[in-house]
Amino acid sequence: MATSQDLTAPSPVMAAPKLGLPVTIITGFLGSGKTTLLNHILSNQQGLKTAVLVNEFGEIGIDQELIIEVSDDDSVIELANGCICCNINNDLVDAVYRVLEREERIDYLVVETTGLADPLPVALTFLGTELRDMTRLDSIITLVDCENFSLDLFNSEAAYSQIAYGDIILLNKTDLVAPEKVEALEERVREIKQGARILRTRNSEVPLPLVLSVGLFESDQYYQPEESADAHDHDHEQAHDHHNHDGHDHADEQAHDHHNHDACDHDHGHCVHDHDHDHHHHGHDHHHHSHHLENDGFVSVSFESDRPFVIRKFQSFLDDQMPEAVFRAKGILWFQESENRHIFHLSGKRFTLEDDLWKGQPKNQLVLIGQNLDQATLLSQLEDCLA
Ligand SMILES: Nc1nc2c(ncn2[C@@H]2O[C@H](COP(=O)(O)OP(=O)(O)OP(=O)(O)O)[C@@H](O)[C@H]2O)c(=O)[nH]1
Repeated sequence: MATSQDLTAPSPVMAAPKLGLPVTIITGFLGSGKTTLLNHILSNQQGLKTAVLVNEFGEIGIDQELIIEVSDDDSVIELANGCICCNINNDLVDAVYRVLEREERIDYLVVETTGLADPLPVALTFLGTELRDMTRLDSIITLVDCENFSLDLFNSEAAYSQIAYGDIILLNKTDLVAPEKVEALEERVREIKQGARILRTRNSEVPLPLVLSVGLFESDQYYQPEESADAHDHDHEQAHDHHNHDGHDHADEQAHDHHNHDACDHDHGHCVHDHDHDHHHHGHDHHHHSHHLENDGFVSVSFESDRPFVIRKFQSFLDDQMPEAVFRAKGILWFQESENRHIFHLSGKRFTLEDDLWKGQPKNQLVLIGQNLDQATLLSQLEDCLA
C-alpha cells in the first residue's frame, strides 16, 4: 500500500481510472453564487483535474458561457433544461459515466444544480445507483444570497431542502448587506440545519480546503444501512484520501481517509442492495419531488435573437415592464450601440451588466426565471426591444 509516492511516476489512477472519484454538489437558490463558486474552484485548484456537470433551468444554457475556460472545455458537461433532482436523473447518471469512462485523469467532480433543485435526490443518485462504488460523495455545499434570502424560503420546498441538506453553507454576498442581517440569517440557517459548517463569503471566495475533500457528507443520515457483517470492508478499497487537496492525492490510490468521513465510507457498501427498499421508506425519493417545480410555481422564459437590442428600449423594459415576479435573469446581450458582449445578471432587484468580448457572431440570449410568469407577454415585450 502506497503511503507516499514518486510524483514523477505515472499515477496509479491511470490504471484504475476514477475509482472513488470525490464528488461535491453545489446547490443554492437562484442567483446565490453557485457558478461564481464553481469558477473560484476551477481557477484556484492547483494541479487537480476537475470535471464539472452543470444543470440549468431554462432552454438556453447560459451557464456554459459563464463558466471560465479550463484547460479543455469538454470537462464541462451541461445537462440542459430540466432539473437533475427529478426528471433528468438518468441523464445525470449517464453524464457521470461519461466522466468516469474518459481516458484522461480526472481527480474531482463538481456538480452544480439549478437554483430550484432539491440536492438530496441528486446525492442519492450517487449513493443509490451503481455510481456509489465508483464515486465518493464528499459534501453538499449550499450558497445563500444574503441580500435576497427570504426567511420564508420563497415558499419553496427546494429552497428549504438546500439548507436542510447542506453540509457546508456559504452565506454569500456579505458585501451587499449589513453585518446584523448576516447575523440574523445565520441564526435562521442554524435553526433549519444544526451542525452545518457555516462560512461567510463575498463572491463565493472561500479557502478551498474548507470546502473540498472535507468528507462531511454523512450518507447514513439518509440511507438506512442493511445489516451485513462484512459491509464495512467493501469500502476500504475505494476510500481515497483527498483530504489535503494538495494535488498529490489522486496518485495515492490506496490511501484511506478515516479521519472524518467514516460514516460516509462505511455506508457505501450497504447501499448496494438497498435502493428499492429506500425508495419505499424515505420521503425523499425522486418521485416525491418530481413535481416541485410546478409546486413552487417557478417557470423560465427563454429569449434568443440574432438582432441587437436598443439600449433605451431594453432599459425601459427593465424599469417599467418586467414584473417583480422575475426573480432571476441571466443573459448574454447584444446592443446596437455597443461593440461589446454584455453579461447580464439579475438577482432579486439588482442587476449587473459586465462588458466582455464577442468570440463568435453576436446574438442575444436571455433567460428570465420567476413565479407565474406570462411567457407570451414577456417574449413580445422583449421582441419590441430589438432594433
Ligand atoms: N455583490 C456581489 N455579487 C455577487 C456575489 N457572488 C455572486 N455575485 C453575483 O451574483 C450574480 C449571480 O451569481 P451566479 O454565480 O451566477 O449565481 P448562481 O447561483 O449560479 O445562479 P443560477 O445558476 O442562475 O441560480 C452574478 O452577477 C455574480 O457576479 C457577491 O458575493 N457579491
